[in-house]
Amino acid sequence: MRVVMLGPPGSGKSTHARLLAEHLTVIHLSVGAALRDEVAKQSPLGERIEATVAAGELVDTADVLAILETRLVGATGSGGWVLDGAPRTLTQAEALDDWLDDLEAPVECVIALDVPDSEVRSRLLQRGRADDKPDVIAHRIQVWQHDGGAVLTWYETKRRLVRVDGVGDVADVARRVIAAVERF
Ligand SMILES: Nc1ncnc2c1ncn2[C@@H]1O[C@H](COP(=O)(O)OP(=O)(O)O)[C@@H](O)[C@H]1O
Repeated sequence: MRVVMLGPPGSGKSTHARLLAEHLTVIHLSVGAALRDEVAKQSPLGERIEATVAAGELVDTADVLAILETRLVGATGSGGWVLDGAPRTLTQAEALDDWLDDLEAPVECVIALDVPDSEVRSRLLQRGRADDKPDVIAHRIQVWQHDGGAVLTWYETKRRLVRVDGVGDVADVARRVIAAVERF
């Protein structure tokens, strides 16, 4: 099974991608975590993207695809994946789909977690990651509002999108996500 988890920052994408991957016994791939690992390692890519990630700006699509390449190919060969953090723009969605079509491993299902802005803002402030500062949070939400809609429409048109209410206990939302994937 190959699933993409979408939603605004703070909607619980990584948490629910991890839980869904455990349920499906497939690999969880988090683009944000992979980018932060590169920054922590101070790799050439990490050094290049550090300021971008800290400011809540989008990293170049080429860098995102480069970071995903070996991971996605490996996970596809081992039975599937749940991906969170990408695609974030229509350009990324088109590039990712082209690339997965070449691997004959297209995205099968896309979960969009619906969480209102006021709720994601307060969750991120509580989480307190390095990029969870009020101005950076506001910017990340704006970036999602600007680019996220086109990604949702892209998958809606392809009839792969399922919307899930992301408000509530983690266990309740996880059950909704699993039910949505199983119904799909
Ligand atoms: N697909 C992507 N394209 C470009 N930049 C990305 C992508 N995924 C993550 N990033 C970078 O990593 C940061 C953190 O992403 P993530 O861990 O998914 O958290 P959140 O969804 O809360 O913003 C983003 O603000 C951005 O700088």
